[in-house]
Parts: sequence; C-alpha cells; structure tokens
Amino acid sequence: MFPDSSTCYEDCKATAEWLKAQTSVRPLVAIVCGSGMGGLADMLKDQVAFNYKDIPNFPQSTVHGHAGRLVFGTLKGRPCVCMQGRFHLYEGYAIQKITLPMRIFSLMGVETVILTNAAGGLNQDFKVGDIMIIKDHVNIPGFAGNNPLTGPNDDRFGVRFPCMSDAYDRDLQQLALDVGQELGYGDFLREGVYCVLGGPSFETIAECRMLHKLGADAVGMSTVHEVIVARHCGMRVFALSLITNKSVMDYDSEEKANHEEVLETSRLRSSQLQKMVSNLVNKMEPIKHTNF
Ligand SMILES: O=P(O)(O)O[C@H]1O[C@H](CO)[C@@H](O)[C@H]1O
Ligand SMILES: Nc1nc2[nH]cnc2c(=O)[nH]1
Repeated sequence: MFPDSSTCYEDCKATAEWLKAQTSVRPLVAIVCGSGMGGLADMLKDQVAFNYKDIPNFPQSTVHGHAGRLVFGTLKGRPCVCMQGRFHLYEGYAIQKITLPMRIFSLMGVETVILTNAAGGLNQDFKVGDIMIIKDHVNIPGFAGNNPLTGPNDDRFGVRFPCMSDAYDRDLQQLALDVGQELGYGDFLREGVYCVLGGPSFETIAECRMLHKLGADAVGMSTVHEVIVARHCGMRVFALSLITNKSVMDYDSEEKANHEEVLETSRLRSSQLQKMVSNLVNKMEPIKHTNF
C-alpha cells in the first residue's frame, strides 16, 4: 500500500538531476502520449531521447503502442519533454511508481502537463475518432483507496489534501476548443468526463451502463493518477481522450472492444492530434517564464 523507497523525493531528485546532466533542454511542458499516439513525440525538434531502461528509477513500458522513450526537444520553439509510452496500474506497478515521471518533471521545472489517452466512448453522441477535451474525472480505483498520494505526504511535493475540483485548467480547455475550431475540427471535438478503471479487462455491458449513469462520457485505464500527482506538485494540467471505440452498452451488439482497434483509431487520428497539441503549445500562455 505504501510507496516503495524508489518513489521518494531523493530518488525523484536524483533522476531529475541525471536527466538535466544528459540534456541542455529545460522543459516547461511535458506531453504524455496515449496508446498508439507516440507520433506526438515526432513533432519535437532537436531531439534528445532516452530509453526508459537507461533512466535511473524509471519503470519500463510493457504495453504494445507504448514505445518506452523519453524525448526532449522543442515544439514551436518551446522546450518540451514527451513520454512516448506511459505506465498503467494493470502492468503491475505500484500506483506511486506509474506516476513517478510527474514528480521528476516537476523537479525539472515543468509547469504544464498535456496528457493524452485512448478511451471508450460511453456518451452515445460520441463517435469513434472524436477528440474529447477532459473537463473532469471519476476515479474509480480511488474510491477503493488506490490513490497515488496514499502513504506519508512529502510537503516538498505538495499538500496532504490537494483540491481536485480545479484539476483541469479551464483556460487551457477553452484554448484547446478555440484551437480545434480554428483547425476545422469542430465536427469531432467534444468535452466530457473521463472515468478511470484498473483494467486490463475491458468493461462489461452492465459496467458501461453504470459508468454512463454516474456521469462519465469516456472510460479508460490511465491519466487520472498522473493528473492527481501533477496537481499535487502544482503543475497545470490539460488532458484529452481520443474516442477509439464505442463502449458496448447493448446486449444485441456484436461489437467487442479490442486493443487493435484502439491502436488503429489512434493511427488514423495521429495527424490531427499532432496539429492540435502543437497549436495548443504554441498558443498557451507561460505560467512564470516569459522567455519562450
Ligand atoms: O490510456 P492509454 O495509455 O491511452 O491506453 C488505453 O488503451 C489501452 C486499451 O486499449 C489501455 O491501456 C487504455 O488505458
Ligand atoms: N477501459 C477502457 N479503456 C480503453 N481504452 C481504449 N478504449 C477503451 C475502453 O473501451 N475501455
């Protein structure tokens, strides 16, 4: 239940210092690539990349569609770091371990985190290929006490009881909507509530019906844990879901959720996702620094 020692402040600091010694890039923005969305990292210029296996204290990616590389570079002239592959609870890592990169990024000076994910569409108005800007979340593992902040609180990261009603930055949500409209994406741009489950099994029909009734528009197995830790460290958060499949809500349906469809939808939307994220990064106001 409690974090293991490899997730403590000193180890996060050691990894942040190790990375800072390997690259002169001082990222202000971190981008986390969802399943099949690793192409987002290709947008970075002057890349310096590390395999996760070479980074001290970093977990390894085990999921198809998550390459396991940390890529530094610039996007529209702004220093960024991109996780080409994230970690999920179902891979067997402690929840504190899968969120460790957020703390390392914070210690490196990152101010804004952009998270992307592939998700099933619970909202019946959503279509496969829709991009949903996340305005809120439902943390089902958290209901059972599986929260990444479980254990002793280290005040050097943040407060014991962080607020989550402002988890998703409203200005960035509006900016993303504007950017999407300008790009002509209005037909497939949505807003909604993301629900995280532990996975790796996809949902039953009864579970999908229940989650929809609870107020969730999309369901997945990631992001929320990272958001909680990023907010705990005081970073600004923007997140989006690509609706890669429609959640099965009907006993007459022949549809079956599967990871191949998830990856294929991500591939088909990769160019629009890249344009949206790069334009968002280009237009977002810096928090403290004025030199980018
Ligand atoms: O959330 P990301 O990493 O995009 O991955 C999503 O896609 C996988 C299922 O196909 C699950 O890991 C789910 O969480
Ligand atoms: N839990 C869950 N995760 C997903 N990731 C992509 N699609 C889905 C889905 O339908 N359910």
